[in-house]
Amino acid sequence: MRVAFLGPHGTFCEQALRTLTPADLDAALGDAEPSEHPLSSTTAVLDAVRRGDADAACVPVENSVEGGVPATMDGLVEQPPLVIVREILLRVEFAVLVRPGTTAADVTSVASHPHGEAQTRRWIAEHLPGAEVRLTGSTAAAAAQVAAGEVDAAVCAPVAAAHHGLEALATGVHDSGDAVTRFVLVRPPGPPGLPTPTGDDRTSIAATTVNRPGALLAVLTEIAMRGVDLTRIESRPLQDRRGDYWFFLDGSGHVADPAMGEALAALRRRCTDVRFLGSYPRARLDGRRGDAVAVPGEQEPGQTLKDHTEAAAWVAALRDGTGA
Ligand SMILES: O=C(O)C(=O)C[C@]1(C(=O)O)C=C[C@@H](O)C=C1
Repeated sequence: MRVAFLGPHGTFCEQALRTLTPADLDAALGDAEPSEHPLSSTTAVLDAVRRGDADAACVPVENSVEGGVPATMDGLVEQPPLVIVREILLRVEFAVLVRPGTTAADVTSVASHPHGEAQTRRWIAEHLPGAEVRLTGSTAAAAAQVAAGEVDAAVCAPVAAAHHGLEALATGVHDSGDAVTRFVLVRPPGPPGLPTPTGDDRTSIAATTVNRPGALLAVLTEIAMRGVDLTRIESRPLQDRRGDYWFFLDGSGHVADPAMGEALAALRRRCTDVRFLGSYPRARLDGRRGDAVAVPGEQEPGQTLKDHTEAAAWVAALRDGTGA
């Protein structure tokens, strides 16, 4: 199995993929030792899977400082569908890499991925004032440009130094500590099926609604009334319908859970279009949950997984004539 990722070698995306154990990869892809394919953009990575040139892809989806990655979000709702089978949280800390012998005074240009630049903007202004900032397709692409002599410095992952023969002018570079980027592993729907529910899962959905007062509120109400904890909402414009939006919704739970299944069915009825983007185990960071947990004790009565399962079993029994 071939896994495409944002390259060249030395990106945070590659590091994220490498954090997965053979057991993780086997559970997500049905292959413990896939081969890796670095490609030059997130769009190229997702296209490779859709064309069948790769079997799966690892792409960045959001950063705790800079927010969503537009190319990934736009790419996820394209057709044919892809589903997320795993999420990965990776702490992001940058190094400023240069050709050996370069000093800060020699640096007149600095390159990085837009998200890398956004997370180190203040540092660059303070330590490399006057340097021209150039944006690249990935942080490792910036390192490759430094190696090729096209730019003086790259803001990238420290591991890119070894890949591109560079040295660090500075390490531990960031404007706000504790930045985390969330990556997802995607593949076409079909065998080997969805990841098995773990009891601590996340489901991603993209939905469009008619433009009517309360339309989005109705969508959120369908989710809220089933006790599903919404963990993210973000919108992106629909490129061919100006004024309409995709709403990207992440919620706690698996589509196999009755509450999430009911919420999805309701959205299917209410929305102009709904895309199921996947149900997958919630990632952990340093062994702990990497995002906010719903405030305990605030759940409406009758909304636990047990309540939903019992109610669904009761209706099933009514339907097959064994219950009353
Ligand atoms: O360019 C890389 O190294 C990536 O993996 C992409 C990416 C991103 O899209 O946010 C990943 C982590 C960092 O936040 C900076 C860039």
